[in-house]
Amino acid sequence: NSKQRKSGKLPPGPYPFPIIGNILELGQKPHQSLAKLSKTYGPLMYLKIGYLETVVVSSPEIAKDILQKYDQVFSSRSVPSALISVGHHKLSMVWLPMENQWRKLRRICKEQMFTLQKLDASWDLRQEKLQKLFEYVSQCCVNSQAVNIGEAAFITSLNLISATLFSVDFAEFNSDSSQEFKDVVWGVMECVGSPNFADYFPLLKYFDPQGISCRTKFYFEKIFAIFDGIIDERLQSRGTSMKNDLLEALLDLNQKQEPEISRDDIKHLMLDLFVAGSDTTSAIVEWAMAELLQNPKKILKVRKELRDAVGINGLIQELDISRLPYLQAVVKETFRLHPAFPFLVPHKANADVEINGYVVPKNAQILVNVWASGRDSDTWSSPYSFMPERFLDHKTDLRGQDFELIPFGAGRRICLGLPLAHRMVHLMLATLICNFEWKLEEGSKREEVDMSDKFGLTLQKAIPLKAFPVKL
Ligand code: HEM
Repeated sequence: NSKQRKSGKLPPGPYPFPIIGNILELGQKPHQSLAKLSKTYGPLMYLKIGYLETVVVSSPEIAKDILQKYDQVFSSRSVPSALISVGHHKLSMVWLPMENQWRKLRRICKEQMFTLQKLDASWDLRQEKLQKLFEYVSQCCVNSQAVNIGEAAFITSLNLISATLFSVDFAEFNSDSSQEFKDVVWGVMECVGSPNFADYFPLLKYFDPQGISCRTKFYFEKIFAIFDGIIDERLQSRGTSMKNDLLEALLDLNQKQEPEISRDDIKHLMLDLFVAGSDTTSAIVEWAMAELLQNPKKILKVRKELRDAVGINGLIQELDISRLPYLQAVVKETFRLHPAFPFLVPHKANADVEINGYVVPKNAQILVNVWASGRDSDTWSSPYSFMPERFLDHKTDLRGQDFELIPFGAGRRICLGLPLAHRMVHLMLATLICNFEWKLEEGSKREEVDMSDKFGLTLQKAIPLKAFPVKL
């Protein structure tokens, strides 16, 4: 069904219905439906979702063209209308086009938070949060209580990020008072992740038929009120004590005679970091544990490696990660099968570009289906099996160099939080595995762990994983 345009032939794709285009083809799990369609139409596919021109990429070779060879053209974003309605696209590093403001925010954030030195310097803040996770799981052992792994990992992720950002804990295990912040972050994620008709039919954005823009406004106001409170408090206490966190560094830049960053920039940046960093990290931890609970030999292998490296009851340090090849392989294998963002964060074409003999049209949204390439039998042997061993021999890297495995994206828009995420995922898994054995609920067989997923802003387990820890 390739159509001809003035600038060339569009990539092949299913025939679009008038007005609705191919919207019906997407279903509840677009990553899976589009992976299936790409078997028919190829790794570069064109669809119309309502009026939104969409190009789906499902092979490492074409992903490399999009994210590396032509990344200048494809590094803008297709912004959800809910975020436009609250003006987030004008200030947010995640959604700004690749222009000066985006460069500035990315540079500041990288320099102030994600360099090796900065991350090493803030390690003690994170260590404390891992200790809390350890204590919570130990308490569940004593009470013979099941742990909701995704929930525990989400609380820990929120706290790891809030510690690095503001030296504050936002969420507590077993506490209702911390529910509000969690709910607000979930609320924002739900608004951004829900399919919104206003994105596909431009006229509808004036009517907000699903109320998504209205809910987004509500959650943005709530979260910004929380951030305002934290910023005001910090401004007051700055004279007497200095903190070693991102907020302190950003306020230094804000208080200069010619401020490098505004208070609004700071609030939108904080929001981006929470939304981009919390749910993604906890989802991977939950998927990894779900895979390992079905593979007792593999979880034993991880535990042995950990205990050989850090000793019984030793708390793992960030520097230990490089000495844990099997744990690293488990994390890579989890990213291959369960990428947190199955389409990355949608990119957008700034101009017509010819790829593989087809034209990718200007303004099309680009979905790089990393979920599909992770399960492609042309690239991976036994693609549906969880086999961390495959990563022990060849050194596939997660950092955007090896296009068959790019859960963090690649090129200029690669995940800015990758160095922190990498540490967080390994450390949380190590904390859960090193000192605890895990049992499923009475009567559940390990091969019956439900592995179905739920599409949203991130790819979550449809049924949360609950398991009983036993202290070793
Ligand atoms: C397992 C955890 C994570 C995964 C899988 C992940 C994945 C991604 C992906 C796929 C992108 C989009 C790349 C693209 O557009 O091609 C992204 C962007 C981003 N991520 Fe992450 N991320 C994770 C954790 C984090 C953390 C912990 C932070 C910070 C606290 C973070 C901050 C960001 C930011 C700021 C961007 C936007 C970059 C830009 O548009 O310039 N991420 N992430």
